[in-house]
Amino acid sequence: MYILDSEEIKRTDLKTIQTGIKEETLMEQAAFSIYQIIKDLNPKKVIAICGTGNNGGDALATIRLLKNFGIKADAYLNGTYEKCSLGMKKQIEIAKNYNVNFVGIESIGDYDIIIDGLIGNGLKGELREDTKILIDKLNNINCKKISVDIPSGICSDTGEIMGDAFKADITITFGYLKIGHIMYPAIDYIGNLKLVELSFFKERYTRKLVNEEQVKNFFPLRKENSNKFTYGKVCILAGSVQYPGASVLTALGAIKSGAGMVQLITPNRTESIINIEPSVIYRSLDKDYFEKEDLEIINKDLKAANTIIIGPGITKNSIEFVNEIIDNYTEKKIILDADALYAIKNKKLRKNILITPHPGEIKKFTDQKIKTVYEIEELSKNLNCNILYKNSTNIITDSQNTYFNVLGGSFLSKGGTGDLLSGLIGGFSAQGCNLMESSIISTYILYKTGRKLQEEYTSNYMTPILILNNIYKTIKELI
Ligand SMILES: NC(=O)C1=CN([C@@H]2O[C@H](COP(=O)(O)OP(=O)(O)OC[C@H]3O[C@@H](n4cnc5c(N)ncnc54)[C@H](OP(=O)(O)O)[C@@H]3O)[C@@H](O)[C@H]2O)[C@@H](O)CC1
Ligand SMILES: [K+]
Repeated sequence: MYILDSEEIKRTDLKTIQTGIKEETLMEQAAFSIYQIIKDLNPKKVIAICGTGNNGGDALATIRLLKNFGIKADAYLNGTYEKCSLGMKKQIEIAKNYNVNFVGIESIGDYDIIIDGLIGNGLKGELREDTKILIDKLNNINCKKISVDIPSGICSDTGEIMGDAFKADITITFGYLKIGHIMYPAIDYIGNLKLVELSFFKERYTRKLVNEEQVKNFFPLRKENSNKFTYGKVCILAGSVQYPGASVLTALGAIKSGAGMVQLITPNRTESIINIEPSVIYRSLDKDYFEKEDLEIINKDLKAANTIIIGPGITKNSIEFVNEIIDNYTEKKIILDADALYAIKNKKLRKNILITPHPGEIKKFTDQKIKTVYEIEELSKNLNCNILYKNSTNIITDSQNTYFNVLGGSFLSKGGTGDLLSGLIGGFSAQGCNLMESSIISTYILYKTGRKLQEEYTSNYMTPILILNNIYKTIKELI
């Protein structure tokens, strides 16, 4: 499923109109879908709060349909006729022919459903003060609230709240989801999100939502006629005296994803991995942290792998070591996680490298303010690598194509989940997936499993091991 931004939706609108489908046809389709959803709520009395743009037009056309089908429905126009868009002006004319009543501001509390048609895709900058006051007033009315397209006050491109926003129970959007629908803080304002189709001209876009269908397409299937070499080798460089557990989780993630061989090399002693999972090839360097000169000792191990994971639990002491790995193993797929990210400051990377920062880790390697999908795509372009940005909504990008994973939740907010994730990614990469595909599959499996477990165990009780022990259930649904 494609995710569009405000410019792309405007282009789609224009393209559709150029094919011969009129703007008012699209508006009528939008309104009819909203009408059907509202009718099923058995409303007594509905009001649309209409702005002067086409978002107001959708809302007003809905009111006219409700009234025409026998439901009490009025409108409030926040502005003057002269200020209205052409589409909205047409709707006002039609509404008059259907005797739609335009009420004053004093009446807006008398309804059991409010339709928010104030501002949609056309929001520009921060809300004006008078609009903020109106939205605050609407939010304080106790009734069911429905937003047309996107709650007024939310930026379609980022999901930011531009001063204040209408708090909807249901948001009905058209044709495609927009970035603002799937990002926090907007998600807290959107309520139940409903996507309805319009006669939009369909095209390809660069941003997509991660869903089961997508993951099935990328998932590496296993052949009966195969051996351990068929599924690749991951070499994991992780852990330190300070963080001995991280490396265990990464190794377990890699092995349980299906990699043919998993080697774990730690500076410290973490022999316990052998008791937990004896199939992991384990090597300790018997020291506190990795150093540059260790490369000579482990060179053969690294050469034998097709994917290297470096970072979980390594601490800042190993920056030089990480740099050497990046510079010397250019033909390997490399996943740079956790403290390995300190090494990439001012570095140009490669297309076969993935970095996996969460918001707090961005400052390990750049002073730039990174928040929006555009900034993350730009970062990916500048660094010349793949990025998995681990926020509440995950963003996975190679700068050309971007995927959003919205399955995350508070069940992930625990130390160790990231270590497990990097192991899964490395494991799928070893099996032949590219780093984008590996990130998409791994985040999907991890989050979907956690989400299902949460219902039984609660988010408090969740641990990376509990999720890991259940990922097979999600994998079974994919193969
Ligand atoms: N795209 C499509 O294919 C289709 C689109 N459709 C619909 O059209 C919608 C887009 O319509 P649009 O472009 O006319 O803009 P829209 O969202 O009504 O916003 C304009 C209003 O916002 C106001 N406003 C803006 N900034 C503000 C601020 N900072 N603070 C305060 N106010 C601010 C602005 O006021 P102004 O600044 O002009 O005074 C004006 O009143 C889209 O969301 C969907 O619902 C459907 O019909 C189906 C097909
Ligand atoms: K709206």
